[in-house]
Amino acid sequence: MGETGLDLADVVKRYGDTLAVAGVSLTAERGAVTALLGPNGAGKTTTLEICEGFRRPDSGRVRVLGLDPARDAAELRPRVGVMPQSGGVPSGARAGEWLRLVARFHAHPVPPGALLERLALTSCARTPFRRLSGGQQQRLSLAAAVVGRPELVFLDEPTAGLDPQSRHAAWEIVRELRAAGVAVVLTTHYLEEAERLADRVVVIDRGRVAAAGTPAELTGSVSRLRFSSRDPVDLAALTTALPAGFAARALSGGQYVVEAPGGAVGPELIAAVAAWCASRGVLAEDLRIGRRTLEDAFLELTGHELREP
Ligand SMILES: Nc1ncnc2c1ncn2[C@@H]1O[C@H](COP(=O)(O)OP(=O)(O)OP(=O)(O)O)[C@@H](O)[C@H]1O
Repeated sequence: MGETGLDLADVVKRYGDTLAVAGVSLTAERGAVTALLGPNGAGKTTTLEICEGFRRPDSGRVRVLGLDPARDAAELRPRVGVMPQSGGVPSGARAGEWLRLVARFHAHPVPPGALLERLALTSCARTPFRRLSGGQQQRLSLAAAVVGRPELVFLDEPTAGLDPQSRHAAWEIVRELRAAGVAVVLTTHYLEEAERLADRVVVIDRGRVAAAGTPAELTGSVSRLRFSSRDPVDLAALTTALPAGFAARALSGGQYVVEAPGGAVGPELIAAVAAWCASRGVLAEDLRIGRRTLEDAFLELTGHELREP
């Protein structure tokens, strides 16, 4: 029981000319939520599929609960829960029947009826998977991943497209899994979700680990001032009006940020920004001070531009 949930070293996977995973090393502990973040096409799903034993890496070492997912698939199957991005449920399977079927493969499953109830699926228990709404399909797929009381779960975008109530229900399940000592490995594009839910975050970009750490480690402790403006802001002019070391730069969507490497935001910075804005007739809206968010850190690591892989 003591071994690490997941341990990858130098994993590489190509699809023809596409280097989807370019030497990924990462670990995920038991009793912790590890979030894999990255732009579309970064290699997250491929990495998960290798861990799940659905794909073989070209090279590198993969250990899931101390075992090799390719060689020890039969031993791992009852111990690992998987929620694939595509749902993983046959289109004609009825929700309740499918969950009961999956439960039968496990020695001590969570009672399927209770799980259906919990995820608000009782009323559609007789509905075939393809007729469920997108959110219901997601919830059923999550239920199927956890019904067997796994030691490790892989959840590929478990909350994509869920309404706020369903998302909270999914978070609660993830937190309970963590409290029960399960290694939870998930992907998400909701960075606020990762910041709130994950103990550790691994940012994957172009098939490589761009950064890894706790959300607090990635966001850092240095505060910054931000504001938005409908009017254009002359960044060079603003920067000259700031206390030494501070600089202003633009984010997307008319947002601006003022910070100094290692410098703390103090009252004199706020006064300087406000005075400069007043002198230029710029109305600074949503002016606030705080640490950078995980989304800030993510965009700084992976770039602001939408791009081809
Ligand atoms: N079966 C496949 N055949 C060929 N190329 C593939 C295949 N699966 C994935 N790719 C390519 O590998 C790269 C990584 O894809 P992957 O699905 O792992 O990314 P991802 O990070 O999960 O993206 P998303 O956030 O969009 O789900 C992409 O360039 C993708 O086009």
